[in-house]
Amino acid sequence: MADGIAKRARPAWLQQYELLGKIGEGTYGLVYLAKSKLVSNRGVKIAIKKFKQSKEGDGVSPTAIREIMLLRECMHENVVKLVDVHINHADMSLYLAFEYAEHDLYEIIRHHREKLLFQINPYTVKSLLWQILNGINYLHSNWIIHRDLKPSNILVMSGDGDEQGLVKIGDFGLARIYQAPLKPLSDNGVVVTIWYRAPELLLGAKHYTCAVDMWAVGCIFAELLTLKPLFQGAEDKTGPNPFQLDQLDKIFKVLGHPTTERWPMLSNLPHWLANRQLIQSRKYDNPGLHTVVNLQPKGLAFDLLSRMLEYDPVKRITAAQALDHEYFRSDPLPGRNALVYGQPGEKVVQYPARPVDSSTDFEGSGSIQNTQMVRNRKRKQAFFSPLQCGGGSSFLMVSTFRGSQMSTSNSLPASAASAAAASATANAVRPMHHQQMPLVGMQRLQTASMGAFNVGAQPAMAGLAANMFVQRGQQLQQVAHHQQQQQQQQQQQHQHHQHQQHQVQKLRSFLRS
Ligand SMILES: Nc1ncnc2c1ncn2[C@@H]1O[C@H](COP(=O)(O)OP(=O)(O)OP(=O)(O)O)[C@@H](O)[C@H]1O
Repeated sequence: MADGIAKRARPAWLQQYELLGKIGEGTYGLVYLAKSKLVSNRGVKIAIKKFKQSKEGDGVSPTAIREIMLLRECMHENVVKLVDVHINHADMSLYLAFEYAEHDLYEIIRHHREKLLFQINPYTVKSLLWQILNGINYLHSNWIIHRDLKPSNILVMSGDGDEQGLVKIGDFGLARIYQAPLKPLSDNGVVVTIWYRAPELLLGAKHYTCAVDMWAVGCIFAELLTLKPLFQGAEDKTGPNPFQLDQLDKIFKVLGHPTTERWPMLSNLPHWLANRQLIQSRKYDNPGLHTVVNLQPKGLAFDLLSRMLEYDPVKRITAAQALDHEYFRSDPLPGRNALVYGQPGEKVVQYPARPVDSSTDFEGSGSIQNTQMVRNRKRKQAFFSPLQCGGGSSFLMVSTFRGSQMSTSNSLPASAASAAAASATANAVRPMHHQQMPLVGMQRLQTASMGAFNVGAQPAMAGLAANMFVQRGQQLQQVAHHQQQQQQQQQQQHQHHQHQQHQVQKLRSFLRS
């Protein structure tokens, strides 16, 4: 593999890494395993994600750059660290280097289901869940909705070191890098993971909220308990954004039909309105969630799970509330090493290392038919919207530029939106800070091992950012131009509004007189 890569024209920055092979393929591109050759980090493994060009072939948009700058600020022990970013100017392809995790929940669950043939022990389930929630709570507190939570995005560290058994949420925030904000689902015709998708989205809700992540966490929790996906609907792939009736059917079969008493906003959801009779005509022999997941209906685990799988997103438990749930205060207490309970005589499960395909070169040519490829069906999250997290409102920068189009979120006051759009660097748009999350029964981990990497990455990023903005200067000028036009339009609208108000006033005084 290394030789194969060396023969081809490799970007200069890649020289600092020894490429070991391809480890997977997702919607956005290929993932490679590499080792650092730098003296300071020699041998440290990283995962390099090479992003494909967007469909429009316009490479990396200013929005993507802004988003990446923001992701770079994310620092939390349960969120995978973005250690390096590179743009290949020749084709404007994007490379993101992340800390490497040997396992992910997809593989861990599969290993139990197909090889070990026994359940994941309750301590590990609880510790994994706690850490997932801890990472999600951090993201939500920083106005980031993951939107694509699924077992393959929940990474788990291996090794004998300090980070063994630690959960790292991967792929956060990436869903929107190559997506045009505010583009409705129906427009972009992408294939989306549906097994973990919240019912409000399946029923046509136009906005993502943090609650969609909590639904996905509930599905993952159930899968950790039973070793199989909870709601395994068959995806309808006909046309853009088809109504996923089978997925809903799988949910309703277990949880029963939703009602407007339990979920008042249900009657506003377009697919519910259009298909209510069809949906309600299906009668189920409702087994109840506890039967499906094999939990005591009065137990703490079941209580937490059912709160995550609450139909009404407004009532669904938040990450912060879930972390505070009694389940995490009961035995076995969750720990930072989710894989090793540390009880004397306890058998430690050895999970297999990630398969690495060394026959595929960095351009992705060559053939690979490993498990990763087979399982990585192309999936993509779709649109972008204002955020509402944990009961609080938010103000996320949501402007984008794609070709000659720029849209801004209507969740922002117009002035704030255009100001955000104008700022190409936009580093300070979202507050990004290392938040102290509630500690429930477990020790908080210090972000340690990637420290050296990060220090190295900072100047590189600064240089990169400067370079990228020069490269994309022309587009940014267009953004500014477009923004100016928008401001003019807003001004005109404002004047028109004032004029109308004036006319109304005049009419009122006329009527009074
Ligand atoms: N930092 C990482 N360390 C180790 N493996 C990783 C890392 N990031 C991603 N992977 C693995 O690479 C594979 C592809 O990941 P990727 O995120 O691109 O796709 P996906 O999540 O499976 O699908 P999609 O991107 O379509 O949602 C997955 O098996 C994932 O677990």
